[in-house]
Formats: sequence, structure tokens, C-alpha cells
Amino acid sequence: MNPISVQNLNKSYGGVEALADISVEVEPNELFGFIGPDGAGKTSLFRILTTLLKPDSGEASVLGLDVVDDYRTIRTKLGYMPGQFALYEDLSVRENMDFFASVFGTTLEANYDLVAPIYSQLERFEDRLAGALSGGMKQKLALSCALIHKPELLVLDEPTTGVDAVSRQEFWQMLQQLKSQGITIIASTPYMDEAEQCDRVALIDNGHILNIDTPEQVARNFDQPLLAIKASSIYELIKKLRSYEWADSVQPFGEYVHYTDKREEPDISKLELYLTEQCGLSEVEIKSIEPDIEDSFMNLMQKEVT
Ligand SMILES: Nc1ncnc2c1ncn2[C@@H]1O[C@H](COP(=O)(O)OP(=O)(O)OP(=O)(O)O)[C@@H](O)[C@H]1O
Repeated sequence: MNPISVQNLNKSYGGVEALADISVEVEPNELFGFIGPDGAGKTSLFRILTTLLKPDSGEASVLGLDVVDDYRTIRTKLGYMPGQFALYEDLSVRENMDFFASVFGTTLEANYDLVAPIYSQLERFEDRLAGALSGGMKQKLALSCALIHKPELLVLDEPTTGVDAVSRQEFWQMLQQLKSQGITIIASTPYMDEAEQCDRVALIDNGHILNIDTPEQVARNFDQPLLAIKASSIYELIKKLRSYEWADSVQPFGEYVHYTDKREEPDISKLELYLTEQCGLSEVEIKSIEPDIEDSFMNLMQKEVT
């Protein structure tokens, strides 16, 4: 039995299709990521899996239990960290922990071993109001509260959004540690660079799952030669590349533009001549690069639109 099994799930709000025929299996003890931009449908899916929202159609089971029929039992077995900070800001760190423990009929002491690696970092601030914690510490408290009843499954909706880069890294390390204790974890994120922390990822956009695979394989699925191009004006560079007769995709990536060509092999010297001689761009640099998961995702999203 897989801890999460979803078949042909649909959910709409009025005319907005939030989830369109979603199917996915999460295996025991996986750290599984749902990766996609704002509005992709991640929260709707997680709210269905945590029994807070009913699907319009399709089937979903969590830990072998149906999300509609067995919602009460499911709630006792999973730990959920919603996207928005859901703790009591006017209670202290310790009071929040005690409150969540009491909801599940347990105590911090009874489950201390599981939460200790995370909670021990907060113990110095036990008397501080949750509302006065930094973003990274709030996130640790929320994770500790989600773990207080020893859940078999952790559901984390955008746990790292709005948290600094160091805390994000630390957070994923904590998740790896929890995974090593046998917990299955699903987490959603809009940050592509977090994909590599997962065993497998589902790329989700516009209510559709575009791909499910290991992060390495998702990147490998991008099968065209890829160029990174730079010039003194990135705006002009994008404009000129988009009007180049052989251009296939043109995507800004930081100070570079990632480019693919309609032909099997792009003619780099002709492209350079076009940009410098014909378009008058200066400081043009063109290099071949290996695609990463973000390139693959952009490519899939583009295919979905066309
Ligand atoms: N209660 C609602 N009423 C109407 N539309 C909604 C509602 N909740 C979500 N939506 C719409 O459904 C789509 C999917 O939203 P959802 O929140 O599931 O996506 P998401 O990937 O979690 O994005 P975000 O990170 O922005 O929450 C979006 O177009 C959103 O505007």
C-alpha cells in the first residue's frame, strides 16, 4: 500500500480548474516534492489530501484510507504544515507545543525524541511569543508542532516560502533526517533548486502534472542542445533572439538567456554574427550548457501552452 494514491482527481472553483485529472503515487518513506509556480494547484491538492477540501471527482487515499469516507482517521495519522503560518502568534513557543500535543492527546515529553533535533534549537526561546520569532524559527516551530503526535506522513505546503536561503537549506536537512526515521514526506515548493533534495518530484502547472520522475531524470528529459547567451543589454538580447528565424525557446535565467534552436544543432557562429553585426549588440557571449530541472520545467510548460 502506498501512503498516497491519487487517481484522476479534479477540483474546480466556479470556472477555475485548480486540479485537472491528477494521478500520482507516493511510495513508502519517499521525500516527494510537488514543484510549481503560484496558482499551479499545489495547495488545493494538499488540502484534499489532508481532508480539508473535497474533490469534485476522482479518488484519493492517504495511508490506505479514503480522503472523503475516512477523513477523521486520516487527521489523526498525518502531520500538516499549511502554507500560511498556522500557529498561535499570541502564545509562546512552549504553549504552542503544549496546545498541539493536547489536541492529539499527547505531551511534548512523550514524543520528545522525534522532535528533539528540531525543537532543541528553539528551547532557548520557549517563553517567546510565536509572533516574535524570525521566519526560520517560526518554520521550525511549525514543523515541531506538525510532528508532535508522531505522524506516519508529513504534508508540508510551501514550508520554505519567505524563508532565507540558509534556513531553507537547514530545513531540507531536517526533512532528510525525518525521512531516515521512516516518515514519508510530501512537500510543495515554487523553488526549482529545492527539487534536488527530493527522491522524486511532480512538476505541476495550471492544475496539470507535467512530469513525475527523479530530479536527475527530469533534467535529462530535456533533449535539445542548450545555449546560455549574454550581452550588455539583456532586454535587447531577448527581443532580438525572439525575432531570430531559428529561435525555438528564449528564456531569461539571471544574467543569461537560455536559448534552443529549431534545428538539431544551432549554428553558433552565425547566431553570434546575427546578434553583433545585424542587431548591433555588444559584449555578446554564447556558450553551450547542460540543462537543469528548471530548463526542463520551462520546456514542458511551453509545450503545454502550444
Ligand atoms: N477558494 C478559491 N476560490 C476560487 N479560486 C481558487 C480558490 N482557491 C484556489 N483558487 C484558484 O485555484 C488555482 C489553484 O490554486 P492553489 O492555491 O491550489 O495553487 P498553488 O499552487 O497552491 O498556488 P499558491 O502558492 O499561489 O497558493 C488558482 O488559479 C487559484 O486562484
